[in-house]
Amino acid sequence: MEEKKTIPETQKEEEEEEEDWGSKAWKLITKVREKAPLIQCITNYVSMDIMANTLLASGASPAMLHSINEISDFTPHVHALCINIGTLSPDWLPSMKSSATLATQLNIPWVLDPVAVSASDFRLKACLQLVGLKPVVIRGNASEILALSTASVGSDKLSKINRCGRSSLKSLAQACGAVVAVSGAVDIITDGKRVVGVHNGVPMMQRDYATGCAVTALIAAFLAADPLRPFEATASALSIFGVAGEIGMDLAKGPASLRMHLIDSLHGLDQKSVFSGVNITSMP
Ligand SMILES: Nc1ncnc2c1ncn2[C@@H]1O[C@H](COP(=O)(O)OP(=O)(O)O)[C@@H](O)[C@H]1O
Ligand SMILES: Cc1ncsc1CCOP(=O)(O)O
Ligand SMILES: [Mg+2]
Repeated sequence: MEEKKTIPETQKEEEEEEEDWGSKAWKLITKVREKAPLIQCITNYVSMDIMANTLLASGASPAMLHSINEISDFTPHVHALCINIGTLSPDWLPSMKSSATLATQLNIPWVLDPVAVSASDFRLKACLQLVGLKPVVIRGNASEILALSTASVGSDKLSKINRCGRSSLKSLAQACGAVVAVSGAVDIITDGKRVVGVHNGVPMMQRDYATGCAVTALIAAFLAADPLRPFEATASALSIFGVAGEIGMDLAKGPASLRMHLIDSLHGLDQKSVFSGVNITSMP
């Protein structure tokens, strides 16, 4: 007869928590599909199409609306807001600030994508002003989050060996009062206390422009579904997007067809694929 092994309590709890992410993510995507939240995106010219299609495929309702003349009428009615500085210009910045200010005042969750934040002084200053307007989530790639960390927390305060490591990420999240997500082969998400890694997605997603922008918009949709749990919403959105990328990759021939199949997979995602695909682990 096989010997029965006993699992220590703490390990059991960790395993249960990790197992539970599949149902958390499924509940959130189901809620997005049921609620069809209205997501305002003030974004760049490159990402508008994939962002709108990603939102629509997830069940959300996208609105790419950025004129300063419309912000005060429109932003109060949205369920979440996504601000992306990819093709920032002086005439769009006031709209971003005005929309972010209104969202924060009205408790509408909003997410910031600091695209190429270190490309210019103008962009960095604008981004820091937007961070000051209290995004609920900041999602960028490693170089963008490192640049923000250095500018917000101060390079002297960051460990030289661990400049974009977990402790500096936690410091950034605490300094900004936001959930911070760094995307990559493994996405790292922290709320300043907890840290999780999302092990989904495929490397080909990096060969497509604006996949990062698209997943930031999906985070906004998940925030709309569960505004009180931004950490869970962010990790789940990144994981669901990654699972859609994995399924899409099985049918894709390259970056262009991956784009199409990822969106199709997101649209058709079922409970079985979510439960078996979501791979989120706690990190020390
Ligand atoms: N090497 C990789 N393996 C798996 N998924 C990846 C990889 N690189 C990026 N991704 C995924 O691609 C999406 C965009 O991330 P990233 O390329 O880091 O953003 P950005 O486009 O803003 O630079 C995220 O969902 C991320 O998880
Ligand atoms: C190429 C480019 N130029 C300005 S914004 C943009 C898209 C960036 O998209 P992502 O950050 O998702 O790769
Ligand atoms: Mg990006």
